[in-house]
Amino acid sequence: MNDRTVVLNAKTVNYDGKIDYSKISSEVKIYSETSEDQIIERVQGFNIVITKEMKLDKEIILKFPDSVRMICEAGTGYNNINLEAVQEKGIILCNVPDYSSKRVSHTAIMLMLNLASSVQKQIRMLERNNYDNFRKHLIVDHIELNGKTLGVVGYGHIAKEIIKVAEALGMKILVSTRTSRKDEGKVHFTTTEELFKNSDFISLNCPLNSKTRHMINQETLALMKNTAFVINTARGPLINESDLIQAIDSGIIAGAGLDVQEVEPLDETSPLYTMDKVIITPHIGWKGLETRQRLISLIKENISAFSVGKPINVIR
Ligand SMILES: NC(=O)C1=CN([C@@H]2O[C@H](COP(=O)(O)OP(=O)(O)OC[C@H]3O[C@@H](n4cnc5c(N)ncnc54)[C@H](O)[C@@H]3O)[C@@H](O)[C@H]2O)C=CC1
Ligand SMILES: O=C(O)C(=O)CO
Repeated sequence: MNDRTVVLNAKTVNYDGKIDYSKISSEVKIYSETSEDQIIERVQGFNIVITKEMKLDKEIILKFPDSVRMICEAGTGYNNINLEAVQEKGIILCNVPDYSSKRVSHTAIMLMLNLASSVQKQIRMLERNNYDNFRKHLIVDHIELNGKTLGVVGYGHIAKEIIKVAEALGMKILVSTRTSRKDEGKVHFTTTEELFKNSDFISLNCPLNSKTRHMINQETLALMKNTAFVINTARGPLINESDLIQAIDSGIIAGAGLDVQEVEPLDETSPLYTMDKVIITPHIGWKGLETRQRLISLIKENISAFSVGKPINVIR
């Protein structure tokens, strides 16, 4: 069995000590954290490398010893890993699809409901004022979601979960994805440009790659309604953050809900922290306990499949 496994940054998943990596394969070495200059030394002699959101660039992967036959990204997005180098080394790269789709969809819907009811603004007003003032002077926007249009970029696992809830809320659904498709039920497929023009909420649910990086920028923001909100639970660099901040500040769009940011953790000087029409969460979409337990059992399935010569969830 070629399943000698090293986990390089277990703490990213097991930050609360409730997650057990020890049974994912017959032999596992677990490191809580690994710095960039420790990677090569730590993967020596192992067949399988487990990482989460760690940058594995071309230079590092090309230095991997020949013992390493598989890298498993402990998550869905794998934009942190250089695909060219993986291919050049003949290493199998797999990910974990669909372990967190429901949990991430809850986060996207939470951000949308929160923005629709100005919850963040109300909490801030409560913090700043006593309750009497709060009651007397509170004027915040409350919009109804029924009848509004949700535009979803991407039509994968998470997008479909978000759409189920949005439909139950009475929203109209537009979707743009890589390939053109026929409408499915009430889901209307369109171009990204039309989606940006016609949506009240825009939810990003596609991978980050060279085609999608900065898909939200000054130009595309200008297409949107001035009442539109952008929700990003996918990857921060899908949005040019300074263009977004400017667009919200100048009323080009209404606001944003961002579970992911261009650079994580978000710099403490970022204006996003204090904007009333922006809600930020620190990439918590996937962080439920049940979600993380499911992640570990799916990693175990990836390893078992690989060790009997039938790898699953293969990216490259
Ligand atoms: N916030 C969080 O904690 C989490 C974030 N994610 C992120 O969410 C992303 C989506 O996850 P899933 O729905 O599970 O992935 P998925 O692979 O099931 O779906 C991705 C969808 O995006 C579409 N797509 C690809 N390129 C596109 C483009 N240029 N324009 C429009 N659509 C495009 C694909 O055709 C597919 O429909 C992941 O790549 C990951 O980056 C995933 C899990 C947790
Ligand atoms: O699984 C993913 O892609 C996430 O973003 C969580 O790490």
